[in-house]
Amino acid sequence: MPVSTSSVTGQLDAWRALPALQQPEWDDAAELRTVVDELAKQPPLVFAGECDQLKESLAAVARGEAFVLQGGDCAETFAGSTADAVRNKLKTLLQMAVVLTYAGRVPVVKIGRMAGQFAKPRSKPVEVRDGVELPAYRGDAVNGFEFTPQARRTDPRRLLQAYHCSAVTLNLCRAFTKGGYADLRQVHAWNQDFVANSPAGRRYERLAGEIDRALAFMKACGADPEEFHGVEFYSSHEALLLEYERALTRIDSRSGLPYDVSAHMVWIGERTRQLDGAHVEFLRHIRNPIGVKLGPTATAEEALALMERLNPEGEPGRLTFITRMGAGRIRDVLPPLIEKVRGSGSPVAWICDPMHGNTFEAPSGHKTRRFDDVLDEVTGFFEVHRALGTHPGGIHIEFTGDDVTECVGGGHEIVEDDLHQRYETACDPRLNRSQSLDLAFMVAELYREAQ
Ligand SMILES: O=C[C@H](O)[C@H](O)COP(=O)(O)O
Ligand SMILES: C=C(OP(=O)(O)O)C(=O)O
Repeated sequence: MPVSTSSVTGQLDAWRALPALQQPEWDDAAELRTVVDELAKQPPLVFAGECDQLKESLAAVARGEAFVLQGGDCAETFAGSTADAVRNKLKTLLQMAVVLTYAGRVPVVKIGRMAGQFAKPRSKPVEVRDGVELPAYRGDAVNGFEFTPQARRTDPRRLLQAYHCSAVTLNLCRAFTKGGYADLRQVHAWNQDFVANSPAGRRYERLAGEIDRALAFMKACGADPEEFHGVEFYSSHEALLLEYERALTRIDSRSGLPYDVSAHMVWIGERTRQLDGAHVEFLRHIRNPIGVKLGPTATAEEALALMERLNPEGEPGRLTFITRMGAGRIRDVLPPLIEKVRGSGSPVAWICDPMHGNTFEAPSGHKTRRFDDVLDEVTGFFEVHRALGTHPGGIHIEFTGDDVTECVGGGHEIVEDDLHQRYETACDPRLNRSQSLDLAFMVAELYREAQ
């Protein structure tokens, strides 16, 4: 029976009656209403059909027939929504994807933490520096990074700017991935460059050489499929600010169903995944593919309850669990979750976020992560899946295409004393370009071992 418009609207607004954690206290409620009304009139950033296409690809991941590479900044910034920054990120993502595709022998689903990752949940609502206390920075969609009372004021008009920066970024991504920049041979040439010209890359000469020979063979055969010249790219972000996500939810004219058109995929964070909370309630009514972060305290019962709530019909590709246990915990904590979830028979894709469980503060005060911990968590993720006979479905990372110094270690070693040199993140530390490529080659080797 078709669902009436008023009952869909009622469902989409039901979250308003529930506790919504991590929402900014907007200074100006009237202004917020004006902005939300304006957002509701804006064109969609993505189309429902594209979300369905991603859902199909994620269904393949859950079946063990594809692998996800999801990544981008911890916190995108308005100032960082430039052609250069977006291109560098995409370039790195594409380079990683080629290596993973070759090693895994399965399609790699490419999803950016891009074009919408402008809001951050925080551990504390305030930040104190030299005895001065100000509201915490919650992402450019909410307030400014600068440590001044003016910048830290919550400003609803920033939601509109987040929408426009998302549109600009997504437009660049669409152009770069369809307009020749993503040509497979070109991307491979960048990888050859990394292997030949960086000490970190030299260890991967063999794998790069194999890819080179595979491409030469295809060329000699005259094979030049369309897929070599462009890639499918999808956007994603944490659906944190419910007013923003609600304002960008539209009814798909084909099916009459609601889609959050702010991104192809949205996820619920570790801090907002309460079963009876507003985020779960809102996301259960939109038809996009959705993710849920699961940290080290998540229980198998919670995972099952989330599945029941968010995907009661067991729709393939609808639900992805993004685990972020920490390198020291993953081997103990993940197996019971996977076993119970598998036992339920409902399809789920498993992705490993090896960043968020491995953050620590360096003596200099910089938040950082060790490359070795990141790699160890991914290794543990593969080990657990191999032992259980399930599919390690992908990785979710915070990275940038620039040569920042935010995480320590990697082939081109960064030590704690280097962190101050280019520490540019607006929130958590990201892998730089070389560390990201390093990780891709290492994960490729893990993938091969797992097969
Ligand atoms: O990206 C994740 C969170 O927003 C981040 O880890 C919170 O950081 P905080 O502990 O500094 O608030
Ligand atoms: C906040 C994030 O992660 P988590 O919810 O896993 O802490 C994030 O991915 O930006």
